[in-house]
Amino acid sequence: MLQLNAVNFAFKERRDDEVHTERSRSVKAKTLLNISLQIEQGKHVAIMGESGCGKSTLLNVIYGLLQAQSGEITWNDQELKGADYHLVLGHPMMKYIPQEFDLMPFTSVSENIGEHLSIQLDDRKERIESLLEVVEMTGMRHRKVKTLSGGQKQRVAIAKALAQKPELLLLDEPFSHVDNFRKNSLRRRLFDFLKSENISCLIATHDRNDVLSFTDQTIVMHEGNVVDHRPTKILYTDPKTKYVASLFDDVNQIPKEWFRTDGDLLKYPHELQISKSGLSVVVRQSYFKGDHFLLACHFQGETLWVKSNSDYVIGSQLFIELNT
Ligand SMILES: Nc1ncnc2c1ncn2[C@@H]1O[C@H](COP(=O)(O)OP(=O)(O)OP(=O)(O)O)[C@@H](O)[C@H]1O
Repeated sequence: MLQLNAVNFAFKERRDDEVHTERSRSVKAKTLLNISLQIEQGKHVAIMGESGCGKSTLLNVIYGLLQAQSGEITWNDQELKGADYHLVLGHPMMKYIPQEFDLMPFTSVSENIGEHLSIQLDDRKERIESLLEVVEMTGMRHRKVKTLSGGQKQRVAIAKALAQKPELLLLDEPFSHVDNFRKNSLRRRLFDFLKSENISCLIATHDRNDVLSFTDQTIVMHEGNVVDHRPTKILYTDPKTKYVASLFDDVNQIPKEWFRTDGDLLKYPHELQISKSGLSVVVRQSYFKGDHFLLACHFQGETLWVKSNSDYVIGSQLFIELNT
């Protein structure tokens, strides 16, 4: 089990390429604020949050690339000391695939995957082959890494990280370079593989498709804080704030008076429907989404996002009710 107790981290220096306001300065002064969390063996946990909220920094601190200023990180009750205590960064039971992955450009895909596997290992070849299958690169095993595309390199980096059977895998936007054509099957193969090997996984992502189908829990970060940490299905279906809901989809903030409900509501577009009665709205825009249309509707100066099976011309008047 991975455990963080009141971990704090602040960058000592600001990045030169950033424009700094008073607010961003004060946030920067404490990039990770009192982070406490637990991840059990074999669980897959997403870290979500707006850009700059501290997702990558948290992964870097857990992996030991950055030294927390205070707090404690343990793995199965053993303390994981940070960057200040290691000559070689990282921990043997953990692998990290950062956004900029680190591969040997002039050697083959197979050699990269097996880089840290002993030549004497009995099942070395089989292990490399099975990982080539996980990342769908069996046909490219002999290709030099420098000749690969960004997405292909990302897949090699994933296979390389898995080669030594880590107990914990840290992933930072792992499919950002992978094309949609392959992304879904790669996700399925990777997370199935991790479950079958009981490997815990912490994945920083902006993509709800990584989160909804493949993670047991989701951590939401905002300005260096963990603001929510619940089972993914519960967090998605019952978001506590607009910020959390917005990480998954467009969201409607509905005052209790509109549908005479007990309290104000947060509803995704599919939780509203076109009806014969209800709120009288005017269609301002219709966006084709493949299997449905997303309507931007106007009601009392607010925009309501509604999922619709049919397209409507701009200016159409409709009635909207809750899809219960
Ligand atoms: N090396 C650094 N030096 C100084 N500040 C940094 C450094 N790296 C990141 N930061 C700042 O720390 C904050 C958190 O950055 P981090 O990369 O963890 O965010 P993130 O949530 O992973 O963002 P994204 O989703 O865009 O990858 C940001 O304000 C960022 O500008």
